[in-house]
Amino acid sequence: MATVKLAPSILTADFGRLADEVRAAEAGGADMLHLDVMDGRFVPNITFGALVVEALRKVTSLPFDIHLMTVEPERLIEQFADTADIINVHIEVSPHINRTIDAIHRLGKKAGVCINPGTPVAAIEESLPDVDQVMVMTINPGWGGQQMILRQLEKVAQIRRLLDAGGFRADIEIDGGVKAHNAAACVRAGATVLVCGSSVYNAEKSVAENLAELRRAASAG
Ligand SMILES: O=C(CO)[C@H](O)[C@H](O)COP(=O)(O)O
Repeated sequence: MATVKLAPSILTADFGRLADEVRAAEAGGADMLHLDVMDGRFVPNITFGALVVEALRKVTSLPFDIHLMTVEPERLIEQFADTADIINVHIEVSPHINRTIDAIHRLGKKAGVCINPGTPVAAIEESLPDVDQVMVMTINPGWGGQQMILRQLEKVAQIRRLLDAGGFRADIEIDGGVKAHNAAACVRAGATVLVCGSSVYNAEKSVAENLAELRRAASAG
């Protein structure tokens, strides 16, 4: 089995020291950085946009996994053309998902489709041959630090079966409530990328210690 990738989400980092927090993730062995762009409409919260992502691009060489939690995400993707490695858009706000995936690919970026807890797998089934990543939200998006909705792991397993049956190679990324105690279950369900916010950025241990603990836990899956 391929090694699972850890993607710290800076949503729960100290926004006053973002550059240091990002460097800590890189030094601590993160595989990529997860960046949550929220617009206050698709989700209640507002975070940051392309300008902040551009500033962070200068402080790390980690791949950037951009999670657009915005309405009309297709209007924003070009703004991340110089910074993103993967651009993820939500199916719930993408009526023309094939066109959006094509537009992301035309920028030379990997494309991901995200699915909320209340959305059935059928909504993304047609996109599975085209995407590089499927992001399964295991919380209702908007804030870090929420508890994982464990039932969503059944959805992960269902998507894994569909990908394997079709011979499609997309990663499955789990976003929301990933902790050391549930990381192995995420991997067993079929995840290949784990977003980790409050399990990495918290006051209890260093970013490096938290990443090492998550890595050990995930490899038991
Ligand atoms: O998309 C998100 C919230 O909408 C975040 O990426 C996610 O919540 C990470 O934080 P945590 O690991 O603490 O749940």
